[in-house]
Amino acid sequence: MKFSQLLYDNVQEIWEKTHHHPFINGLGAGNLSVEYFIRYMKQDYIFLIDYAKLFAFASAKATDLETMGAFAKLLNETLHGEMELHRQYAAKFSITNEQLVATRATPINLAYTRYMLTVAQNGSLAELVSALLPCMWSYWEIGKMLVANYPGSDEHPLYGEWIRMYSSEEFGSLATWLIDLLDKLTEGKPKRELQELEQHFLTTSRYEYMFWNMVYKGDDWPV
Ligand SMILES: Cc1ncc(CN)c(N)n1
Repeated sequence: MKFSQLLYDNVQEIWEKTHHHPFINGLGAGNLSVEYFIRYMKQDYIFLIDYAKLFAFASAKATDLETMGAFAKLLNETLHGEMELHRQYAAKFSITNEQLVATRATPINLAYTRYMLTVAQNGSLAELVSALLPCMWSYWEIGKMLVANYPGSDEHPLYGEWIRMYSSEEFGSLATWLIDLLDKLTEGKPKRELQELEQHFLTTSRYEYMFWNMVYKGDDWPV
């Protein structure tokens, strides 16, 4: 069995629960409160700043030019593709770029990004990829699930663009590239090392769920 399949099996329950979360269902049904979506978009924008840095770390840790370039491309895609989507949404709600970057991270957002940045700074490339893979892979699964289970959701006047981005072939091919890379990086690795990678993948899958739940509930600093 491929290592990525084992990772996928380990988190099935968490990802399934995510697919049934009211925030995700609201996106698919098109009846998600705009207030909740704005909250998500602002938190996600600052999340993506740190997420982009992970690709810079990965590029520096890569041992061949092709992998180095692929991570540099992902960094560029995040800054100018994914974050541009957020900037366009923000403009619709009259939120400026300055206001977007000035968003204060909630405890869960901060904990999630600090976790990944710590792994990025101190761990191997395989550790880094296993920590960040749920970000890409779980979003692609959500995008595909929404298109399959909510026909026409990708045409919704507000949420359609979000759904089109994350269900797209382009996004899927980036996720697939990362999955394949992790399978290559883990070939022949000892069990003890693989267990650490499993733990990273599980932890960030949990954080992904917590992020959706946080923006739905409006969890923030208590004081
Ligand atoms: C929290 C989160 N995780 C993942 C993604 C997809 N890059 C995202 N935009 N935001």
